[in-house]
Amino acid sequence: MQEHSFRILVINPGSTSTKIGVFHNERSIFEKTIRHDTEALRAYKKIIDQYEFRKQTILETLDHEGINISKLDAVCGRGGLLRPIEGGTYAVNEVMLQDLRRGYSGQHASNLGGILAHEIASALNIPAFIVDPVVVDELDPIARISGFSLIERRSIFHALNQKAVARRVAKQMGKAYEEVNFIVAHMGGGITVGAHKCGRVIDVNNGLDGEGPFSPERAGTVPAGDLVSLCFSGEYYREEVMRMLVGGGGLVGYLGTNDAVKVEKMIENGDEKAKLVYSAMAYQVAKEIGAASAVLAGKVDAIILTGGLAYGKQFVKEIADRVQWIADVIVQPGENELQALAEGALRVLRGEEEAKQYPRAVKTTV
Ligand SMILES: Nc1ncnc2c1ncn2[C@@H]1O[C@H](COP(=O)(O)OP(=O)(O)OP(=O)(O)O)[C@@H](O)[C@H]1O
Ligand SMILES: CCCC(=O)O
Repeated sequence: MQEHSFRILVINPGSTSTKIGVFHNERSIFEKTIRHDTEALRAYKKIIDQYEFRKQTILETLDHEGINISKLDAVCGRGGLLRPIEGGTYAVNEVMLQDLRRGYSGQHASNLGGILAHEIASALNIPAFIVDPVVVDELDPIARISGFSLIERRSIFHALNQKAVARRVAKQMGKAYEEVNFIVAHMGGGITVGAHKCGRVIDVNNGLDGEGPFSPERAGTVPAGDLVSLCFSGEYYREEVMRMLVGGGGLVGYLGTNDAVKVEKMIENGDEKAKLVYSAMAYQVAKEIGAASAVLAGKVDAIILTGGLAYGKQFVKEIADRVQWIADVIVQPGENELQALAEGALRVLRGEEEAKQYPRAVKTTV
């Protein structure tokens, strides 16, 4: 019997670009990164106000490429800063749209993903989904305790890529994602290290503005007392401190660039400070992986390194040298988020999974 085939439009909005793809089942038949002029985006006060502009740009691009959208079976967008939810594929519904519009857990370009998917899909009378948004929260209760009773640890991470890569590696090992324990380090503009236990990310650093290794542009964990003193020194506004931690932290703060390729060039040219800082970033990732191995009680089937920084051979070597005693290190550079969105939608269209209904919130209060 011939297998039913599905055509899916996937949308991944970033701060300065919108990545789109059209998939025929698992096969990508068209992918494009639409770059948005910073001036054009600046005209909108809030990220959410950009949705009509981005929608028109997507539709014009598809039209220009000769892609007939009436043949689509579903539209799937990257989900945003919603309420904390468990991983999976979610049908876009009214409550989700409201939360995305008001930015329930903050403003992030991915908030546009579900809205754009809904806008395009509803005009075609087909379903709209989001998959594994950054707020996927499967933390064990013990991982929520920060040590300061007024602040709870939160799960904000590269859930889409981490889970997709973990599923892929599990498959290569002949196992289901739900049968293995992995440590996945996504190393991009932000860095998140997740402890994946039998299909659930039971501990992970909040890589957006919380904690963990420093990254190309984020500070990660900083000494708490010194940070409090700096905040109350009278020298900085709140926004300035936030900008120094997120966007202006990490490599940007020390070396003035978020581009690891440039940093590697600086090191090649004998820059000792660049060498120390770049090695420190690898050191902090390795330390976080070590912590995740303790979370998994040493039962680790593999350590997976992914994201743009995983292309850096020396960087990867420095991490691997410190952690390969724990488990095999598997390097999967870059990210495959469009493919992951398509696969998430396919699992539902094929009836392998049921679309989850939002909010299926997790209990977070201690
Ligand atoms: N060949 C390479 N060697 C070393 N570093 C690289 C290479 N290619 C890209 N990078 C670095 O990877 C980082 C960006 O990674 P990536 O593209 O995954 O981030 P992003 O998508 O912008 O952010 P995020 O992954 O946090 O969502 C940059 O510092 C970039 O310089
Ligand atoms: C950590 C959440 C994803 C991002 O880097 O924006």
